[in-house]
Amino acid sequence: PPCARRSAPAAPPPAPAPSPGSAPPSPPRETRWRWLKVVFLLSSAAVGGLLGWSYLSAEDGVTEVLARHSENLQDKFIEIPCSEDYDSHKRFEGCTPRKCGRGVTDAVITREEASILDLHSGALSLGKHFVNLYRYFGDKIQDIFTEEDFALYRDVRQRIQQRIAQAFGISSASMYLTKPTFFSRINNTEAKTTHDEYWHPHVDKVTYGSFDYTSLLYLSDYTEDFGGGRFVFMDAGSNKTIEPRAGRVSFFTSGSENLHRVEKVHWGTRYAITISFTCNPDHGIGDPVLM
Ligand SMILES: O=C(O)CCC(=O)C(=O)O
Ligand SMILES: [Fe+2]
Repeated sequence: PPCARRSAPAAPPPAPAPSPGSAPPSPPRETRWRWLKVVFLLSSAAVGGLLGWSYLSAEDGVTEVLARHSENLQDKFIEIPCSEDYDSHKRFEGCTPRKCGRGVTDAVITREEASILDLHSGALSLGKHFVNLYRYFGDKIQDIFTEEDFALYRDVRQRIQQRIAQAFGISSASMYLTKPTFFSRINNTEAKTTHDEYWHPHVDKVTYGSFDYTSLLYLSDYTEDFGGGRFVFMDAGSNKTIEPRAGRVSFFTSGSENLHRVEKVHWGTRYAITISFTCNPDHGIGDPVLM
């Protein structure tokens, strides 16, 4: 008939009776069942894997990512109530935290600046994870760092200090750089001293005493340069992670409102600089200088 639809599916031709010696035209029942079994097993494995993975990631509480390594964060700040840790120390009004919290920014230090500083931390290899520039290099420090490097370090430190002052509503001039301020290099070799055991939960003010504001400048990228090694704020009932990214600055008040740890690094090398500030001028230190 002229109106017959051309696209009408053709009826399957009647299956020819299998003749001996010729291949069967459609898979026998057996084969189809085998395929169904394979599909079933694969999907059960996938579901099982997903369940296991979600169990493992929920193992230490609900985890929220504050900063992903793949994103370029302008500014992020989260205010949290201050702990009482500051009450047991001498107060410096206009500096000692009254407003507490944590912030992350990729807009203060460029990746290029981070990579210049990273070159130097690469030179700091002696099987120690935390490196004190002065103690480590002594007079040799001039062979490794140029005056421009120190100028860059000072500039970076100053910009971070200003960002912290702005975030917490204090004057940048009331804060002082304090010890320890250090390069850290973390890989998966064994810790040699308890000082190297970066993965323990801790409070910086308790661990380091003079800290009021802690900042971390990351020099390498999570998942590109190393695996594991995320920074974790351990809040009651939930963890908040920061994924390191070259040039990323994370900063927070150093009291127990910001209990934290660093995940173990599984592969690669993680470089960071810890730059810490105190409100107590007696605990202040100068910027590194070339003499
Ligand atoms: O490297 C980090 O992300 C944090 C290190 C740390 O917690 C510290 O230096 O106190
Ligand atoms: Fe810390």
